[in-house]
Amino acid sequence: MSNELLQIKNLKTSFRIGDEYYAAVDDVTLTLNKNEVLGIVGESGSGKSALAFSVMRLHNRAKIEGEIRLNNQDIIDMSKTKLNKIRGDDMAMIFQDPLTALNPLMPIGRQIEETLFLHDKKLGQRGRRKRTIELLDLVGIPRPERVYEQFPHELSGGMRQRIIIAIAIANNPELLIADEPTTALDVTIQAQILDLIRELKEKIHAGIILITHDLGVVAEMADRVAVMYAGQIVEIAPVEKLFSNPLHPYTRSLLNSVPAEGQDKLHVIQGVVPSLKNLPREGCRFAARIPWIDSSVHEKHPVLHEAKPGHFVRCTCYKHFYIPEQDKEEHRNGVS
Ligand SMILES: Nc1ncnc2c1ncn2[C@@H]1O[C@H](COP(=O)(O)OP(=O)(O)OP(=O)(O)O)[C@@H](O)[C@H]1O
Repeated sequence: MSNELLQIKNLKTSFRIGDEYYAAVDDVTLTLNKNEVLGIVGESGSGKSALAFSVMRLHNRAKIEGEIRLNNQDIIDMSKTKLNKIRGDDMAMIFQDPLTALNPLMPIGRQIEETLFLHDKKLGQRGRRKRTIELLDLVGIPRPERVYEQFPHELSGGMRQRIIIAIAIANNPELLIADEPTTALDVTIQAQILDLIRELKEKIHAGIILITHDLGVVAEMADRVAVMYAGQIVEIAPVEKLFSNPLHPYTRSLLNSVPAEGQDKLHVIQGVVPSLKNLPREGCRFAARIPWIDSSVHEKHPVLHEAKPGHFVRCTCYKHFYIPEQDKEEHRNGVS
């Protein structure tokens, strides 16, 4: 039996700006295995959330092309009714901001019970309450009976995020997508929530996509990592390979404290991901940010190559990447 839970092939998600569609996710192909944590990293605007929302089919007006299959079921052409059933049942998402994701006027217990009811009509009221208390307990809520009666505003940010996680895992989804699950929280609470997600992986055996800016989080949590730049995956590899031997210039700039082989100075690459309308669509999308690299070393139509077993990188420019002497000098002088 295949271990693959999610298959994404040549995914293109485009948004309409004026009269034209612009792809925020452009030709993304990846798989997620059962019980695997795939980290997705990249700067703001690289398309991470657009990718996650495509998998959940949460975009209102985007054009989605390509293939997304969850347990071999086609998500892109799925009817709304079927989608509503598998969202929550088979796949669920933990959002960035726990306050906006909860109903401020409904007690916590009822919010969890509603999710249970939507997906299992046979479970009676008593069963739902019992399961809700179990879930609150599972996500580390102290005195769950009390919290069951409380409203979101009565809880701290960390506790609210635990409630969101309880709702997401209520029906034992096989796929859990966590989109910057700790961004809105302070550092100590962040660590607790990440510990919780890690524990849950063992307990519920879900495949998890973890979207984050934070490479430290990925290093700790992920089995594999996909690095996104300008709507595309530029590198994907098992976590230890990505950190010990990053290939793509963008990955190396993200990790910027990791010098390339044979180089002993650190480097910070300047600039930002261009806006959606202004994304480069031809050739290597990262070329403009490494202008000192000879343009002839970029592929005309870069694709992901398997550089080492299980380690894929887009565009062969990584073979020619180096850090200019002048930048090393600047770094030495404390200018970045
Ligand atoms: N509904 C939309 N309509 C138009 N453009 C959009 C829409 N949603 C996202 N975009 C654009 O698509 C690009 C990718 O956005 P996305 O939110 O996926 O990036 P991200 O990597 O998740 O960033 P962040 O880390 O800030 O959440 C950005 O340029 C963004 O402005």
